[in-house]
Amino acid sequence: MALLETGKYSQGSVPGSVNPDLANERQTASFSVEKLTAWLDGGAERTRLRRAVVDAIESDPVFSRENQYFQSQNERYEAAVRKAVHLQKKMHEMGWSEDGPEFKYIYRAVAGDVAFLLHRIFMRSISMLGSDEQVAKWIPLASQYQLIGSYAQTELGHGTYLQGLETTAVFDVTTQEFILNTPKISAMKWWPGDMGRSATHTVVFAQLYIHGKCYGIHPFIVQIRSLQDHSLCPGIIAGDIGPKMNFEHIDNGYLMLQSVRVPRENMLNKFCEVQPDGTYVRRGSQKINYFTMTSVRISLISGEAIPPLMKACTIAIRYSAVRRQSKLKPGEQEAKILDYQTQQEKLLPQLAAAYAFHFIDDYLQELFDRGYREIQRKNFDTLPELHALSSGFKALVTQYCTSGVEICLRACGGHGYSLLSGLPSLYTKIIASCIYEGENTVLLLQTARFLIKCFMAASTGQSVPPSVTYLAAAKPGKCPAKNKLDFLRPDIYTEAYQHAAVRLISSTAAKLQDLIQSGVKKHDAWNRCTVQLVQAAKVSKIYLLIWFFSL
Ligand SMILES: CCCCCCC/C=C/C(=O)SCCNC(=O)CCNC(=O)[C@H](O)C(C)(C)COP(=O)(O)OP(=O)(O)OC[C@H]1O[C@@H](n2cnc3c(N)ncnc32)[C@H](O)[C@@H]1OP(=O)(O)O
Ligand SMILES: Cc1cc2nc3c(=O)[nH]c(=O)nc-3n(C[C@H](O)[C@H](O)[C@H](O)COP(=O)(O)OP(=O)(O)OC[C@H]3O[C@@H](n4cnc5c(N)ncnc54)[C@H](O)[C@@H]3O)c2cc1C
Repeated sequence: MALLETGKYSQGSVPGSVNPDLANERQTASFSVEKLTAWLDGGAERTRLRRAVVDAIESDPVFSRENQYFQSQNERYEAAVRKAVHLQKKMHEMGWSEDGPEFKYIYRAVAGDVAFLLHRIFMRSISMLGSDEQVAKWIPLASQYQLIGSYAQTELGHGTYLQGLETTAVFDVTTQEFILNTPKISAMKWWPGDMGRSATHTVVFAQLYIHGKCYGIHPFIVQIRSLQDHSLCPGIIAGDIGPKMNFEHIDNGYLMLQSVRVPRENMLNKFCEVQPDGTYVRRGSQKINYFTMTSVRISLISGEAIPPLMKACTIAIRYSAVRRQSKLKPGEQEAKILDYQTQQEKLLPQLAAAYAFHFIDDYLQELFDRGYREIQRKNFDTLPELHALSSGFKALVTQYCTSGVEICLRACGGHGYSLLSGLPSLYTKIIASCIYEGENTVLLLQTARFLIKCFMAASTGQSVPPSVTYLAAAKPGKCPAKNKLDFLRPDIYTEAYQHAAVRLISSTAAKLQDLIQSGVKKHDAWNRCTVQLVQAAKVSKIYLLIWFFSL
């Protein structure tokens, strides 16, 4: 299969020769491949940069993936550590930067192979939730890999319901410290990446207690391993959670804390602070401590969801151009499976989706950056909309891309099921993105919660955030299409999807109201509408996707 990907093999020919079927498909393209490539990259210069980065990485023997499918979990992890260390050296040699345009290409080229993925989220938590002093202290150490970070939020007993997290952090006013504890087995941190063997520090999310009063979930920097000999610090129990469906190269781990003391300065305090006398001060939204998740939900769309769909489409469509099977026309040679209508119906919608997601990604990142700048100015007005958009699109894109990779795998028959096709590992990796950083159903319900609120506001003439103004403008009336060909017109199909979104949201809001007015308790009414709410959230994001793509 790997040979097939390069187009150097066709059935019946000698492996390594140029594949005539693939060459033929390429020659008959109705558009300029170079022009489309430059357009997708954002210009010819970006194409040149991307190709230079990918060539530099793929020609480097340290990043070779040749034996990866024959390695044990331990060998995968150790190889990933070597690659992560080598990448730092290479970035320095090549003058590459994590803030430069090249990093997106570096990340996509190595993300599936290098260790310390969560180290970046550890740094992001500090950059977003830490004070200037905390950023000045911790970020240089982390940037130089003088410490390895992790992000410890999920517990054995709670992943979704953050208010239910049980790890505690009690402020000791006499020693100016927080005492962190894992009060019971269900409070054990479970899943954090890089925790099993690598991390020396972690951001622990714990319930803050001051003078016996609980102030909710807050982030604390905790050292868990020695910087001298990497042994576990006193009061720390940590290890690897064992085999998983993928991510063998990442040491997802567990963590228990037994009366671990950290200085008062270790609570990330850009927006929330405990003063020396125990006074609690909050500057901004109660949910700002969830902001790292909002940020990661946006970035994982382009880093973890879209690239696997792009790769799966490339493998499956190339394979379909060279795989001949069965006779389409009696008396002729076996047909390319790409010529079967059913094969096109499977693969071409996935390719179209990859294009659509590629373009919405920049829009989402721009929205996030704009909202983050406002939050840095202590204006939290955009936070609810950012949460709803990041939740909805993370769920929609990861869910669709996961389904799309699975369709591409199945479209390649038995060879698609071989690890050596590259498709199974794309699938087993991307499916995790439907779970981590917020399981998709839960996130879609968060989006739905925002949509219902905005719909009710719009219905009473109140202003609504920019991404939902269509709720105030459109009235669910007659669909604009006169015949099925109309649906090929961007203005018509965009209006049709807006129509669908408004109808679903308004009918769900009406069902909710009817249930409550009939005497059903609010939480029961909500639960009895959640299937419809999830649908409404999905369609609202599909509408925005189509609206943006048709611009
Ligand atoms: C670069 C990628 C590399 C890939 C590696 C993958 C690494 C993976 C890491 C992880 O998985 S880290 C752990 C991720 N965990 C989660 O995402 C947890 C999911 N759960 C939640 O986010 C929340 O618990 C919830 C589901 C949103 C529910 O919140 P809660 O239990 O507090 O109840 P609600 O009443 O629903 O919400 C209250 C209120 O708060 C608002 N809100 C919730 N989350 C946010 C947020 N992130 N930002 C802003 N606001 C938020 C919510 O809208 C409600 O507001 P109101 O409607 O009451 O105004
Ligand atoms: C590969 C991978 C890497 C991860 N890395 C990290 C990490 O680095 N750090 C970290 O802290 N965590 C990490 N996680 C944990 C991840 O964030 C959690 O698994 C996720 O938040 C889901 O929580 P849970 O597993 O407890 O599932 P639960 O919350 O128990 O959910 C199970 C099911 O119940 C449903 N459900 C739950 N609540 C509701 C509700 N209110 N309404 C409707 N349905 C509901 C969900 O939809 C889901 O189908 C990782 C997970 C994976 C798979």
